[in-house]
Formats: sequence, C-alpha cells, structure tokens
Amino acid sequence: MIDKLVEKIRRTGAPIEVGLDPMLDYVPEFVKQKAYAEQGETLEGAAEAIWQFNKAIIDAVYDLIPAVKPQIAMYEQFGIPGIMAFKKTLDYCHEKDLIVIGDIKRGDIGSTSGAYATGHLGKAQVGSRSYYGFNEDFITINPYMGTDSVQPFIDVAVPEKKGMFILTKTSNPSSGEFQDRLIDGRPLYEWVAEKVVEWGSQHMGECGYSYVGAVVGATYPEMGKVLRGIMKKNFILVPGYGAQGAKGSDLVNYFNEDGLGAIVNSSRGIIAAYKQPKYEKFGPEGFADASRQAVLDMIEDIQVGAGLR
Ligand SMILES: O=C(O)c1cc(=O)[nH]c(=O)n1[C@@H]1O[C@H](COP(=O)(O)O)[C@@H](O)[C@H]1O
Repeated sequence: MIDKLVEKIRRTGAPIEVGLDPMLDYVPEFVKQKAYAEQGETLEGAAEAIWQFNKAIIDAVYDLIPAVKPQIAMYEQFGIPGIMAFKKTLDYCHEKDLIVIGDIKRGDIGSTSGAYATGHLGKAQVGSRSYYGFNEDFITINPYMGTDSVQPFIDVAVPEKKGMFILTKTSNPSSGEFQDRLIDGRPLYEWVAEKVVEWGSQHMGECGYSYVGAVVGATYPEMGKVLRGIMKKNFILVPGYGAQGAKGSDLVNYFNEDGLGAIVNSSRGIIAAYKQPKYEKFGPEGFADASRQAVLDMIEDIQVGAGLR
C-alpha cells in the first residue's frame, strides 16, 4: 500500500488526502431533510445524511486525490448506525480505488492492540473462515503506551501489506504540554520519531519508504524540519492545513528532495468548503463542486508553496 500511495501521489501530483470528518452542521439542509424524511430525526437519519454527504464529495473529488482519511469519531457519535456509515464510506472509497487511512488513533496493551489491529487492518478468524472487519489500508496509532502496544499493529500490517501513521508531534495547540518536554535534553517527540524509524525498518516498501509513518502537524513547521531529518524513509501525515491555519508555504520542510515523503490532510477546509466566503458562489446545492474546487486550490497551493514544481 505504501508503494500504491507513492504511485498515486506521483500520478495525481497531489500529496494530499481529504479528511472525511462529517459533522451534521456541515451537511446542507436539503441533504439532511431528505435523510430525515426517509429515516426520521433518528440516529439512522443522521447516519444516512452523513453517508449521502460523503458519497457526493467522494464522487466529486476521487479522480484528483490519492487518499482519504475518515475520522471514526465523527461516525461513532451516531452509535451503531454511524459505524455502519463509516464502513459504507470505507467500502465506497475502495470501490473508487482510493487509499483509505482510518483515523482511529488506537493503542493499548498488547492483546487489546492485537484485537484493534485484527479489526481494522487484518482478518478475524471465525472457525475455518476469516473475515475483514473494517479493512482500512492505513490507520493512525497513538504510541504513548510503548513498543508492546505498537508491535501488534506491525505484526498484522506486514502480511497484509498495510501501514500506519504514528502520532509524533500533533497539530493541536496544547500538543507541547507533554510532547515537547525534554528528556535527557531532547523533546519527547524526537524520541518517538526515533522509535518510528526503528519500528518502520521492520516493514519497508519497494519504493524505499516504510509502511510505518508518522503524524506531524503542519502547525509546527520548525519541528517538522527536525522530524523530517530524523525520519527520512517514513511518510509523514500532516494535519493542520486549512481550518487549523497552515498553508502551502508552511509545508516546505515536510517533503524530501524527491518531492515525496508527506501527505497533507484537510478535512473541514474541503468538506465544508461551500460555507467559506471564497466558495460561496457554489451555494449549499453545489457543496460537492465547492469541495472539488477546494481540492484543486489546495493542490496548487501545496505544489507552489512547498516548492514541489
Ligand atoms: O491523526 C490525525 O489525523 C490528526 C493528528 C493531529 O495532530 N491533528 C489533527 O487534526 N488530526 C486529525 O486531522 C483532522 C483535521 O481536521 P481539519 O482541522 O478539519 O482539517 C481531524 O480528523 C483530526 O482528528
């Protein structure tokens, strides 16, 4: 999958992923009303609304991008119907040949991590048969419980040729509270980055990049530069573009000289584009076209701002 990700980034010229984080507030009224007419103002109605919203956006952007990142919390808030909308979204993205990064941020003691890994990357054995549960291509992992919490994900990912992105320096304002603390003179996020390199060496793609990548927020470009230097063969998933304030020129440190090595996420900036003054002309009816235009603008901004052309 890392080889496919690299191939798709090269083909599209778009080192970006669209974050499918559908809050009901972003779903235009006409989409919600139709879903509620069919399913009522219920959890099922909410799940139908976010699924229809996602589907229209995927249809509008899939040819421009290599990957999507559905954030499971946005679906979980609607209980079981929400989880079913999450799974429908994953399957539809696969049908469209998109790489699916499940943003699930898991990590627990070994046996529990193993079960998460089976459910999201691998197959569950049931008697003589085995079944994929969610079947994402990559997932996000919280490594702060240490190697025995991360290793089960790698053990499942290797035979499946799937991967993961490990939280290293996150984009949020208080990420420094713990992650920037100095340990033996170096910030904690650098210690994590060194473990990402070590963990990643167990699972390398033919393209020269590891299946084990890192999450480093676009909102801390100076730290991004240091972390790029430590993790030369690990892809960096970069959140923080758009709604959290980062722009193309902040990303120059995140790419390697081959123009690869990073994939930049934008969620609200793309899926709720029609609400921004810049894309107002599309109106709520044209929400998916507004998302397409926002993707085109993001690609241009990153290619120019990060010096990729
Ligand atoms: O793992 C992530 O994707 C993540 C890590 C991080 O440091 N910061 C961060 O914002 N994210 C996720 O990236 C997405 C950002 O959404 P927007 O701010 O709307 O583009 C959300 O799904 C967050 O959960």
